Amino acid sequence: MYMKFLSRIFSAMAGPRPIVLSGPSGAGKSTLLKKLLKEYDGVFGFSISHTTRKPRQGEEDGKDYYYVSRETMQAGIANGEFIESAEFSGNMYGTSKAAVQDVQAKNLICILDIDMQGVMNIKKTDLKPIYITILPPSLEALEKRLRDRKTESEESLQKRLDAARVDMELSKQPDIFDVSIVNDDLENAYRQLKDALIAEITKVQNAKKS
Ligand SMILES: Nc1ncnc2c1ncn2[C@@H]1O[C@H](COP(=O)(O)OP(=O)(O)OP(=O)(O)O)[C@@H](O)[C@H]1O
Ligand SMILES: Nc1nc2c(ncn2[C@@H]2O[C@H](COP(=O)(O)O)[C@@H](O)[C@H]2O)c(=O)[nH]1
Repeated sequence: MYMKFLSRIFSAMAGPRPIVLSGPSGAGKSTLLKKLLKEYDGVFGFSISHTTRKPRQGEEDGKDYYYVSRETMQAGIANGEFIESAEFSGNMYGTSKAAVQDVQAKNLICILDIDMQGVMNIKKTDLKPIYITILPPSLEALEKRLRDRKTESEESLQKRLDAARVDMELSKQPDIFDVSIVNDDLENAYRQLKDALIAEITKVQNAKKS
């Protein structure tokens, strides 16, 4: 009883658990994330990654990503500034220690939107997040979403689809993700995402009240 009480106190002091959101490019991670950040203002904080890819129309430096050169990114990695990094579809991506600390310092739930290589690398750290994968209903639906998004060259699109095939196979392993959500109907997928996060959301909301 007393131990249970102590463990509750320690887990509250440790702050909310971070969330890793992964899944094939085009599955709908950003779409779901935007809904979550909008509905739960002041509860979640997005871990802003670094990337060497060029900004898409409407994306902002310091909001969607920190857009950097390959040289800057490599120097940062060599300097130990990143908790994980990966090469994806011809570009580098990485989560800096500062990106996660910025969110955690505000006692918010830190959300990392990262690829499968990132997931495997985060598993070697002491971050201990909840791992969630967002999957498309099929590869065909994924390809249509990526084509309709009109953000990728044919080369980048094919690389993303190749990575998606591997990710979708790996995601079937029972020990990688805590929660697996098929984003077919958006509202249904969003409901499942909220259900998976409700314990952490409540923790932050209660901490704000006290
Ligand atoms: N349930 C859905 N049904 C139909 N289209 C969807 C659904 N969810 C998202 N989309 C659309 O699919 C496209 C890809 O979604 P989104 O950009 O959120 O994917 P992502 O997983 O974040 O991709 P990336 O990893 O490349 O950033 C977008 O144009 C989005 O509007
Ligand atoms: N390992 C990491 N993967 C990341 C990071 N930031 C984003 N990503 C993943 O890259 C792909 C492509 O993203 P896009 O914005 O170019 O479409 C996607 O799967 C993201 O989840 C990161 O810091 N580390």
